[in-house]
Amino acid sequence: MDCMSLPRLILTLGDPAGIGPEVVLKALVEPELVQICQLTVIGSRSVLTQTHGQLLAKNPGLNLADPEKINLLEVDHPNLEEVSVGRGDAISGAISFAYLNEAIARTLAGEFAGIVTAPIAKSAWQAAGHNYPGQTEVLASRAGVERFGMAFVGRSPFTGWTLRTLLATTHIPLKAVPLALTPELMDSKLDLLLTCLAQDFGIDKPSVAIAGLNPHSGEEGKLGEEEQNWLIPWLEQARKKYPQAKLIGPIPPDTMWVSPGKAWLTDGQTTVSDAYLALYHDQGLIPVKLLAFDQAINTTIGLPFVRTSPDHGTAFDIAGQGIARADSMIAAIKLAAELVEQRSQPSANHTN
Ligand SMILES: NC(=O)c1ccc[n+]([C@@H]2O[C@H](COP(=O)([O-])OP(=O)(O)OC[C@H]3O[C@@H](n4cnc5c(N)ncnc54)[C@H](O)[C@@H]3O)[C@@H](O)[C@H]2O)c1
Ligand SMILES: N[C@H](C(=O)O)[C@H](O)COP(=O)(O)O
Repeated sequence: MDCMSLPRLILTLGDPAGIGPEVVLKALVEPELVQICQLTVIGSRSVLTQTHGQLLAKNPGLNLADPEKINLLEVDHPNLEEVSVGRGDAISGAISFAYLNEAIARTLAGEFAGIVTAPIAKSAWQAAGHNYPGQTEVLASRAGVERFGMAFVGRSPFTGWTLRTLLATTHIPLKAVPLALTPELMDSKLDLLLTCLAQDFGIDKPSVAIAGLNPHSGEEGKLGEEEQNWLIPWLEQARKKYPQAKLIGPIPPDTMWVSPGKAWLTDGQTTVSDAYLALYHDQGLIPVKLLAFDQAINTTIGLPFVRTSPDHGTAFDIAGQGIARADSMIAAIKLAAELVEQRSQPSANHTN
């Protein structure tokens, strides 16, 4: 394929005090990337140069991209020199917010088909006065969409099986979860998930496993009432509304992850679903990160453009040491390129 027709992606550096610049420098030496996308980094060359020097001083021989040769859109910031590696604060938060902001503006203007984001720290954003719970919510707000979802996708390096998990609720306190969960919200998330499975993965007739909220899915109302009060009735309606999908649930939230765990780790016989709908952040992300921390990709669904991100955070505890793994960042770039390609083609049936 002519390289000018490859998907155009923009890659943010994330929080300059975290491992974002390091995983970007490590990812950019992955030879396959130039064959699948046209990548532009957005951030500060001085951050990349400083990270490059610091990492090589500690780890001579580390394979890193040359900061001077990286295709970069410079975002200037007056406080760049005050960034302290390993400490996220108002300065690093303001800078990472500026990177994302510019990436979104250029993508909405049509310069790029997708955004890949390195991690930011929500607390640093708050310190800088940007009161968003995460990048997902900024992307949705700037794109003007009310219906969006946080989905995690990972392909097992052991079996090749793909785990897809959508979170019904995301960055809210645990005590707010039961109040936020409603049949309307579930309708919206399921609809988004089915659209994503068809559009992005070519799965038109998916099976979807849906978790319960309470231990043992409420044990017939003895351990919680949400399942009986609305989740089971909603599922019955959803089965009529989406006859093309096999909707399984509500599944007790602990055992829901046994089959995906087996499918991830061994090729043995197990019945799995095309996607898993978890009701809250850690119900979905504990199994995802336990199984797939270095492989999983966070993707925002429902946006008018592709967005992916590694599944890890800023890891301030290891920033500047040279030990951060770039596998999830590489996977995020590859998935973004695949999704851009997939969305430009007619849907095809897909076998997981
Ligand atoms: N997409 C994102 O922007 C994103 C995602 C998750 C967390 N965060 C943010 O990151 C900050 C830190 O979050 P956290 O500590 O819960 O999670 P984290 O993922 O940053 O770190 C968890 C643990 O995993 C290790 N780790 C993380 N990434 C690694 C990598 N690539 N290679 C090797 N080890 C790695 C860290 O050293 C740490 O021990 C928080 O502010 C959180 O909100 C951002
Ligand atoms: N909830 C995600 C996770 O735990 O990996 C992550 O924090 C998402 O962050 P963004 O919305 O900033 O991508």
